[in-house]
Amino acid sequence: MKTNVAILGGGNLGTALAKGLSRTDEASQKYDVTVTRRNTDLIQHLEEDGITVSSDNLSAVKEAELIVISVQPTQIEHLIEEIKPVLDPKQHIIASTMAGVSGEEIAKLTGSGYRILRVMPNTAAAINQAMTCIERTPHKEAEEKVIELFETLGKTLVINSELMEASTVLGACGIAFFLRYIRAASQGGIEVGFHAEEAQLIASQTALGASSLLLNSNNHPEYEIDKVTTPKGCTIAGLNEMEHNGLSSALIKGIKTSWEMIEKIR
Ligand SMILES: NC(=O)C1=CN([C@@H]2O[C@H](COP(=O)(O)OP(=O)(O)OC[C@H]3O[C@@H](n4cnc5c(N)ncnc54)[C@H](OP(=O)(O)O)[C@@H]3O)[C@@H](O)[C@H]2O)C=CC1
Ligand SMILES: O=C(O)[C@@H]1CCC=N1
Repeated sequence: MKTNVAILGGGNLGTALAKGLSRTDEASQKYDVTVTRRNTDLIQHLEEDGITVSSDNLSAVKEAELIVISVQPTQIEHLIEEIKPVLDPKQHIIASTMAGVSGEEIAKLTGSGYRILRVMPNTAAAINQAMTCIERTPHKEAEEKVIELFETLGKTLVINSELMEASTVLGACGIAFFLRYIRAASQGGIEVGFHAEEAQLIASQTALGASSLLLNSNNHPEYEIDKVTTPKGCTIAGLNEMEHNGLSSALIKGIKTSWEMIEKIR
């Protein structure tokens, strides 16, 4: 029998999760997915992929075992107030994607006794290449079910609660950070002779190659960098120029600033 999943908040992330859940046989054989938002016109296209689209949170929740909350942090109070009459601690496992909102804060709104887990996926869920960090909880059976769901969308890692903000920055915001690198690399590529689409293809495939080298070997990045930097060659010249201009420092500072911002989100 399939597990009913309700994704409440079909915005950028909610849509990415739904798309990923409809893309593979593994996921679509395991899960029946409903996505809700108030303005359903914008996500009606998901119905073509076998996803149920609705503005009716109450019905979606009544049918579901797994509830994935994907509204903005400022929208949670209103949402919980609406679904509270049909929330049932025995039936529901709640997985929240909200940045900077703790399980305790959600429990204050739902009332006690619920199995609430924070999860931090990213938009690569749309193509089943997400990195999802999942909060370690005492609710082991619920944790297993949430891991199983997000494993169909990419890789998962169970982490302690206090690292959820760090995972938000590194994994979820990280998609935007790496994309900005690819855009900048493409712009550099155009300066040295490529058309924009050629430059983007080369930069994107090279980024995929670089990360795959690490994922396939567990090698340190610097070990793989050393294989590229021919003595007196052009790689080390370019790399050192980037560092003179603060590449690593800019990335580290950006990640720290993003992390410091999380507590101010609500
Ligand atoms: N974007 C990302 O890459 C990531 C986001 N997150 C977290 O996920 C959450 C969503 O982010 P994101 O997708 O970017 O934000 P969006 O604003 O794109 O999505 C939020 C969605 O929630 C819907 N919504 C608001 N209120 C309700 C309601 N009462 N019932 C049903 N739907 C509702 C809105 O649609 P409508 O107005 O039509 O109802 C909107 O589409 C945030 O908490 C964020 O911190 C986490 C990891 C990555
Ligand atoms: O920018 C944000 O606040 C959300 C959380 C992680 C990605 N997007």
